Amino acid sequence: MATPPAAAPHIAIVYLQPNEEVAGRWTVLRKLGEGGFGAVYMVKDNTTGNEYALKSERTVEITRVLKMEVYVLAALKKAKATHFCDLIDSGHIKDYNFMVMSLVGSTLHDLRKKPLESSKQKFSLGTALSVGIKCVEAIEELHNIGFLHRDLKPGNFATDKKDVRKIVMFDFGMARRYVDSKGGVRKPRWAAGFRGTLRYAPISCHISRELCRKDDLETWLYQQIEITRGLLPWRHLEDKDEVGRFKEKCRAEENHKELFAGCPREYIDIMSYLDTVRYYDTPDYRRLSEAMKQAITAHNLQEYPYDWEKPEWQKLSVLP
Ligand SMILES: Nc1ncnc2c1ncn2[C@@H]1O[C@H](COP(=O)(O)OP(=O)(O)OP(=O)(O)O)[C@@H](O)[C@H]1O
Repeated sequence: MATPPAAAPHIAIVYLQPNEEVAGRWTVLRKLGEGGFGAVYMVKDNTTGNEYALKSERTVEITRVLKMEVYVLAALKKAKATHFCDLIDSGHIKDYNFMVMSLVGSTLHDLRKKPLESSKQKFSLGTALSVGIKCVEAIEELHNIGFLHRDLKPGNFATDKKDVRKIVMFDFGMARRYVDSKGGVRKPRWAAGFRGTLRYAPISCHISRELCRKDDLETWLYQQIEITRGLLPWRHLEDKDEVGRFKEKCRAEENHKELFAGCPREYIDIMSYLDTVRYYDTPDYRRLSEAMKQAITAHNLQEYPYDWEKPEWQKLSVLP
């Protein structure tokens, strides 16, 4: 399901076979997925029998995405962040680098495809709002360790394998440090290439502007609208400029309906607020969560159980 990021270079995937042993500790069980930057396998710890995910990348790749991912996950672990995979091991073997992390369950992308109302591809409002709050918490935790994600999308958030109410952010292949060694915000570059996924990219990305913390939140809002109403109005467009213009157009009050139909009015407030946040500003994450909680109360909604915990939904779905 992984959508290759728009700017992904061609990568030679590391192919590992079932039963192959890695670093004397891990046995490959099966491939879990393949993305723009490498392959991910389910592996077993030879000593404990516990299962994990192993991500691999050839050492010849000039992009060296895995090193960044290991760094980010290690920093998150040190900060005791709660919405991420646990980094278990990392290393280098033969001609590839690898890292081992805890397993995630289904992604929001996959879960959205299996709703109760199967033609609508959306979550119930209570689930959508509650999940949205957890995604904001994850974004804040990542920003707190000095990194932007820059490729948030429903395919990069998942439930925890063991706790279906826990939301985990993963895939830091596009992450970028936005703070300097003294803890200040780095100066923006004059121009930055397109990063991320067209559908969810913030407007700054369309105009080659350096991304900042607010941009991860703008992306989150597009994702939030999609899981709430089942679609984004520019979903069929493929031209970068056309999608950028569409996103701009939806800022005007007379076009709000096109983007926000079926969403709580708090989403419009959130967009208006985010549009005021500048490059160096620390966004008010709490304001977003409070607005979402306000929507839960105003609509008299229950957060739990999540849609995927409901018996009717489980009958429909094939969870991994
Ligand atoms: N911790 C994990 N547990 C289970 N599956 C995982 C885990 N990490 C990644 N995967 C699977 O591997 C796929 C690719 O992983 P990931 O998105 O991290 O790689 P990528 O090469 O950066 O992909 P993309 O091109 O989507 O950015 C995911 O879509 C998911 O199916």
